[in-house]
Amino acid sequence: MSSSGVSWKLEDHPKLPKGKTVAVVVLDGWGEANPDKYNCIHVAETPTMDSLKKGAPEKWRLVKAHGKAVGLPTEDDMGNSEVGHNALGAGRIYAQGAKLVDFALASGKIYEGEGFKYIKECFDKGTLHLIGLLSDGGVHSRLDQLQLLLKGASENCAKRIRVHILTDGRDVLDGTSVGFVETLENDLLKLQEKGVDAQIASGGGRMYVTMDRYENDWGVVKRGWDAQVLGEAPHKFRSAVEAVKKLREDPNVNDQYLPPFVIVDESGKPVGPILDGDAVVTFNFRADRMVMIAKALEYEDFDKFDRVRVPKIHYAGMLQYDGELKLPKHYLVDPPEIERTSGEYLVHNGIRTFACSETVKFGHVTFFWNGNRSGYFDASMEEYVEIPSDAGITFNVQPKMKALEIAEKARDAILSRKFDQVRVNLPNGDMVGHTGDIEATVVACKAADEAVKMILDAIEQVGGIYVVTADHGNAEDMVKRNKSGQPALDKNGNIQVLTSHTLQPVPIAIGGPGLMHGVRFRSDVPDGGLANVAATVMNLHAFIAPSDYEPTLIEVVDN
Ligand SMILES: O=C(O)[C@@H](CO)OP(=O)(O)O
Ligand SMILES: [Mn+2]
Ligand SMILES: [Mn+2]
Repeated sequence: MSSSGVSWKLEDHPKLPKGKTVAVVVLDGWGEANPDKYNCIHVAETPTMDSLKKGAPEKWRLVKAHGKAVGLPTEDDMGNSEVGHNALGAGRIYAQGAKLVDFALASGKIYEGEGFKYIKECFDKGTLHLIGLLSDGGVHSRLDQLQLLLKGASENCAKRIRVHILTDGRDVLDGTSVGFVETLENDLLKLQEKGVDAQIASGGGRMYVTMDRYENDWGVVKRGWDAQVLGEAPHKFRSAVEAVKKLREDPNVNDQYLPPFVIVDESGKPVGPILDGDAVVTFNFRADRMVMIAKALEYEDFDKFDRVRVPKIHYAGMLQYDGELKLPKHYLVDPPEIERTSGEYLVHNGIRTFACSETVKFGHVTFFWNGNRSGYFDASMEEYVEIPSDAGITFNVQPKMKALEIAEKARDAILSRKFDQVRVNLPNGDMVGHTGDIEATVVACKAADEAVKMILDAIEQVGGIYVVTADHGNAEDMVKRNKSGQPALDKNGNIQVLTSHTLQPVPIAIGGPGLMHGVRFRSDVPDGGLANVAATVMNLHAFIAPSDYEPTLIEVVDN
């Protein structure tokens, strides 16, 4: 037992040998779907992934990556990187933010918690500001949760409420922002009828305003700060519906990239800057794209951009977004307590780990993998390398992204023999898939496949083992479909491009010269999901996973 009371020592696997280098490759947004022209993985040349598939069923299979298998409320919830990497790294299924917030709202417990009491202290004299993603995507936030929170806050005596919206188009179809804003305005109108002064105060597209992640581009957060806090933006409108409709008329603008706007009153004054004495809640439950704004709202010492004016506020996150940084200090709902992750166990058992991706996915293979925890478990055993992503572009312009650079770093780490586990995330299928640019996504998938090849070649050279898998679907289906699986046409008879993730399962493949003869996928875990991968990887490092981990996907047969 260690001082934390956890017994970190893993039992040795009775059959598998120690000392093999294991490459763990996560293809972001790479699901398995029917081969048709909207399946960019099928259309792309992907000889490496195709050859791995030939190993089915013993060396290649599918695993679940959406819904309950990754701790989401329902089977209609698509997978995403946070829940996917959490499951991959933690080896167990945790009720995730979406579900925890649902519980807290349904039971009313959210209003009894410390976080809500803290913001409530401002309701008498100040304004309650709600900042977050406005859609029913369920990846970062959900409209129905915002609606319940608005109702609950007003019942708890919030007299003045301002909502700062971020339009989506990434977890939901592009163009749906208009409908979501109409719905919200309608709700706010009803609150106004009850005597609550409630309005939308500002807005902007999620990828251009506020929701950057992993410090890729602070300019994004600054644009949000200017609109939300200072009440300053290049575009001013009297209503948010008008704002979104008008700004979308520019052919270069979509929901994800809507420019920032503020709502002004008849005299041209912004209706809802954030002022001293106000309360602020960021209502997204998902962490990665809230950490930067949380820092801007909470940190006294802050030098990422000039905040100009720093209001004295009571700020709470929907959840605490970073357990290690305790950020933010106040939050409405306790986050899932993801402990004893595979990364922490393996480090305690002498496994030297290298992890790498480019900025936009760097936290996925580190922060999410380690249970929403930043930093190293043991800096002497781990090395995390971040390759700077291109900033300020949409990735259909550079669909190869940094796949090659990531693969080169992984290759060098493998060949150096300084690491037992070399883990990467290859972002292409996902990041380019989200742009809805089908041609570019095909290029992206090819680039990811080439990166996989480079890593497998290095594993070949050192006699190692590889595990290649993905965190959820995206690039394998780029069109909205009707119930029978055919492309759903809009009223003009056009297909609707799907920018979001999917409900598809993802592949997992094992192999390499170090994989002992007789190791194969078991046939008795047909419903296996991403959470079963951690025990599998522990086995490949010649350990048995803790008994509360989801079962391993592999067995060793004597032949
Ligand atoms: O970009 C993101 O924030 C999400 C989609 O909302 O994608 P991923 O889960 O793959 O990071
Ligand atoms: Mn992902
Ligand atoms: Mn994604």
